[in-house]
Amino acid sequence: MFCKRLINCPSLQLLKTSFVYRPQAIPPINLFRKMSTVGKPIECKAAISYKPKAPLVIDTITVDPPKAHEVRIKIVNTAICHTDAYTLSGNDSEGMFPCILGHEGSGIVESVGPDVTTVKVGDHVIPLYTAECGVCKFCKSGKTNLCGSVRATQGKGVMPDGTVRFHNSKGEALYHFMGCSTFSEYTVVADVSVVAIDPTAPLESVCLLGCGVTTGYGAAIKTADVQKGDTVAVFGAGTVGLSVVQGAQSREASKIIVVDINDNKETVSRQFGATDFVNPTKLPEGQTIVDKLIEMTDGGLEFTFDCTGNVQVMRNALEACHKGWGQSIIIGVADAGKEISTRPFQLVTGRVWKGSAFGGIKGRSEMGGLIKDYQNKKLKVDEFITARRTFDEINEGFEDLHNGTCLRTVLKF
Ligand SMILES: NC(=O)C1=CN([C@@H]2O[C@H](COP(=O)(O)OP(=O)(O)OC[C@H]3O[C@@H](n4cnc5c(N)ncnc54)[C@H](OP(=O)(O)O)[C@@H]3O)[C@@H](O)[C@H]2O)C=CC1
Ligand SMILES: N[C@@H](CCC(=O)N[C@@H](CSC=O)C(=O)NCC(=O)O)C(=O)O
Ligand SMILES: [Zn+2]
Ligand SMILES: [Zn+2]
Repeated sequence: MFCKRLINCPSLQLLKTSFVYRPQAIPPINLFRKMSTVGKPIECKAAISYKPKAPLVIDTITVDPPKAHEVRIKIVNTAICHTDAYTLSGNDSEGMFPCILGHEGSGIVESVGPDVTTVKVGDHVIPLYTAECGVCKFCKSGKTNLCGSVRATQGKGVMPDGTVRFHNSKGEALYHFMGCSTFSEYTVVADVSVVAIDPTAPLESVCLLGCGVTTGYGAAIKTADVQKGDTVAVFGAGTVGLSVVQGAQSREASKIIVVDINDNKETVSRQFGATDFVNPTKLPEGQTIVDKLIEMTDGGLEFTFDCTGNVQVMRNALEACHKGWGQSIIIGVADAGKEISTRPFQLVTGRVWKGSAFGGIKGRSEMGGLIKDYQNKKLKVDEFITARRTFDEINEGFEDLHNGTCLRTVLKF
C-alpha cells in the first residue's frame, strides 16, 4: 500500500504519468504481440442457426483470418431484419444451414488480407450484402446496383474462393449469409462487400443503413425517383416501408398513403411523413383496397411499393397504379415457390412492374452520402430503433419482430 504522502509526491506523480502514457504511444513489443490477432484465428461469440425454425445457439466459434481481398471485422452492432427471419423460417430457396445469419451491421476493421486497398485496420465500416466491385459488367453498366463479382458464391454461403471462415467448437464448418454474417462478434467479408464510413457516425444507428433504411429510402429516391407532387402508396409499414415514406416525403410527394393491416402502425406512419393510412382489413364490405386507393387518388397512384413480401399484396399494389404511367416497385421478399400474377392487360395499359434491391444504392460509392443525410438530419435512422438488447438476447430480438410495434431491435456485442 502507498502511504498518502508518497502518493502526493510530485516525482511519483511524474513517474505515474509517464508510466501510463508510454504504453499507449509505443506498446512494449511483447505486449503488442500478445494482443495482436492479425493473421490468427479468433475465438469469439456468435449466434449459430443450425436448422430452420430453431432458436439460434450462442456459442464460441473460430473465425479464420482474412485471405486475399478479404476483410475481418469486429462487429459492434447488428440489427435483425425481416429477411433474417425469412431465411430462418426455411422459406429462402438460398438458405444454407448451419450458418451465421445477420446482414444489417456495423463494426471496425480488425485486419485485412493481402491486396486489400479500400479499407484499413481501425476503419469504421458497414458490411454490404450488395457488393460493388466497380469493374464487372453490372457495375460498369451504370444501369444497376447489382454487382456480379461475388453474388454466386454469396448465395451458396461461402467466400469467393468457395470456402468458409467460420467453424463451431466441434470444428464443423458454418456457412456465411448474404456475404455479411453479422450475428458474430467477428466476421469475414469480401473487400468489395464493405464500405468505410465517417468514424464520428454512431455505429449503433448506422447499422440500419446496412439494409432496411437504405432499401426503402433508395427505392423511393433512386429506383422510383419520386418527383414533387407525385402520389405514392406504401404497403407494409415496417422499417423498409417507412423508409420509402421518408424518401417520398423528401421528394415532396403530394400524397403518401400507408397500407398496413395493423392499426398500431398509423401513428408511426404519420410521424415518418404519411398523409393517409388505410387498413385493408377494415374497408366497407365489397370495397377492395385497389378500389379504395383508386378512389382516393382520382384514378390511381404514380408509385406504389410492396414492402410486405406477400404476392397478393404485390398484385394489389400494381393494380392500384394509375393507368398509362403508374409504377409499382416490389421490395418485399416472397417465400420460395411463390409467384406473382396479374392480367397482362394491366401492363398493356401502361402500368409498370419493377423491383428494387438495396434501394438501387451502390454501397461503396453512395453510403457516404446517406451517412451525411443522416448526420444532417435529412434522413431519420435513430427513430427506427424500437428496442436495444445485448447480443445474448438475440432470440428475444427475433420474437420482437412479431410484437406489432417493432421496427428494429439493435443488438450490441
Ligand atoms: N429488396 C430488398 O432489398 C429488401 C427486401 N426486404 C424485404 O422487405 C420486406 C419488409 O421488410 P421489413 O420492413 O424489415 O419487415 P417488417 O415485417 O418490419 O414490415 C412489414 C410490414 O408489413 C405489414 N404487413 C404484413 N402483411 C401485410 C398485408 N397483407 N398488407 C399490408 N401490410 C402488411 C406487417 O404487419 P405485421 O407486423 O402485423 O405483420 C409489417 O408492418 C420483407 O419482405 C423483407 O424481407 C428487406 C430489406 C431489403
Ligand atoms: N435468397 C432469396 C432472395 C432474397 C432477396 O431477394 N434479397 C434481397 C435483399 S433482402 C434484404 O433484407 C436482395 O437484394 N436481393 C438481390 C440479390 O442479389 O440477392 C431467394 O433466393 O429468393
Ligand atoms: Zn435486410
Ligand atoms: Zn461489380
